Amino acid sequence: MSIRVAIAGPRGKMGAEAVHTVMKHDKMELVAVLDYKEVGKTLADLEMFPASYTAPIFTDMSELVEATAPDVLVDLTSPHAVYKHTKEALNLNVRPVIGTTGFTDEQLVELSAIAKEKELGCIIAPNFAIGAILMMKFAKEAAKYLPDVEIIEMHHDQKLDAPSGTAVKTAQLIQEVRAQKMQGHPEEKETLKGARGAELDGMRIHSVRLPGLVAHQQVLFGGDGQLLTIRHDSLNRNSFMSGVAFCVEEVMKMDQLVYGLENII
Ligand SMILES: NC(=O)c1ccc[n+]([C@@H]2O[C@H](COP(=O)([O-])OP(=O)(O)OC[C@H]3O[C@@H](n4cnc5c(N)ncnc54)[C@H](O)[C@@H]3O)[C@@H](O)[C@H]2O)c1
Ligand SMILES: O=C(O)C1=N[C@H](C(=O)O)CCC1
Repeated sequence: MSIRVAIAGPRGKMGAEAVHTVMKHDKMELVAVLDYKEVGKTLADLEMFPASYTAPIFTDMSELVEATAPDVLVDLTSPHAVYKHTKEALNLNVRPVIGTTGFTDEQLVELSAIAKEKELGCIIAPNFAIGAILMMKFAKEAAKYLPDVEIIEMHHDQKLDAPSGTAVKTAQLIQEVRAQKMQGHPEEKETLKGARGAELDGMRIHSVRLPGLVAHQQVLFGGDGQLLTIRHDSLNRNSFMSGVAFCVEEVMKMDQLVYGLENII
C-alpha cells in the first residue's frame, strides 16, 4: 500500500523538489499540499507543475487532514511556521518529517513529549543529505582528539535562519563528547561586534550568506602544528531528496520523535 504524503511549502525551492520526488516514488502518493495561499486550486493550476500533478492545495491543516487523510506531513516551509505545523500534524495523528530549520530547544522538548504520548513517529532532520550526516559524525569523532573547533557554514542569501540547523546540530554532537572549553585567548576582545561569530558551548560558528551558494559547511579542528578540515557541499537540492524519501518510509515504522538523521541511518 502507498504511503499517503502531504507536503507543506510546495512552491518553495525544497518543497517543489520534494513534490517531484514523491510524485515519482512508486511507494508514495501525494494526496495534498499545504500553502498559505491558492486554496481551492490544485498543483496543476500553478504554472510550475505539470497537468498530471492533481494534489489539492489547502491553507488549513485540519481541513487538509479531514479531506485527504495523509499518513505523513513533509514540512519545508519557514522557521516562522514549522513549529505550528509540526504540533498540528502530531495532534491530528499525522507523522511529521520536518526539514525546516529554526526550532528552539524548548520546542523540540515539547514536540518530543507529544510524539511520545501519541506514540507517533516524527523526524526532525536539520540536514537530509547523507554527506552532511557523515560530516557531522566524522566531526564528532575528530573532536574527541582535537577539541579546538570552529564551524563555518555557508548558504545562499535567501536563507532566513542563522546559524544553520546543520551547524547547530554539529556543535551539539561535538558537545556530547568534548569537555566544555572556551576557545581563543582569555583576554580576546572583539573590536567589531560579531567578529568571532556565534558561540555554542565555547565553539564558534560563522555564517556566510552569498548568492551562488547552496549549502556548505567546514568544521575546522586545530592542534599542535596541524589543522584538520572536514567539509561537505550540497551543490543542488536533489542532494537532499533521497534523505526525504528515506524519512517518509522510516517515520511510518517509528513511535517517537527523532532529531537528526544520524540517529536512524
Ligand atoms: N533539512 C534539510 O536538508 C534542508 C535542506 C534545505 C533547506 N532546508 C530548510 O527548509 C526550509 C525551506 O527552504 P527553501 O530553501 O525551500 O525555502 P523557500 O523560501 O524557497 O521555500 C519556503 C516555502 O514555504 C512557503 N511557506 C512559508 N510559510 C508558509 C506557511 N505558513 N504555510 C505554508 N507554506 C509556507 C513559502 O511560500 C515558500 O514557498 C528552510 O527552513 C531551510 O532551512 C532544509
Ligand atoms: O538552504 C537551506 O536553508 C538549508 N538549510 C538547512 C540548515 O539550516 O542546516 C540544511 C541545508 C540547506
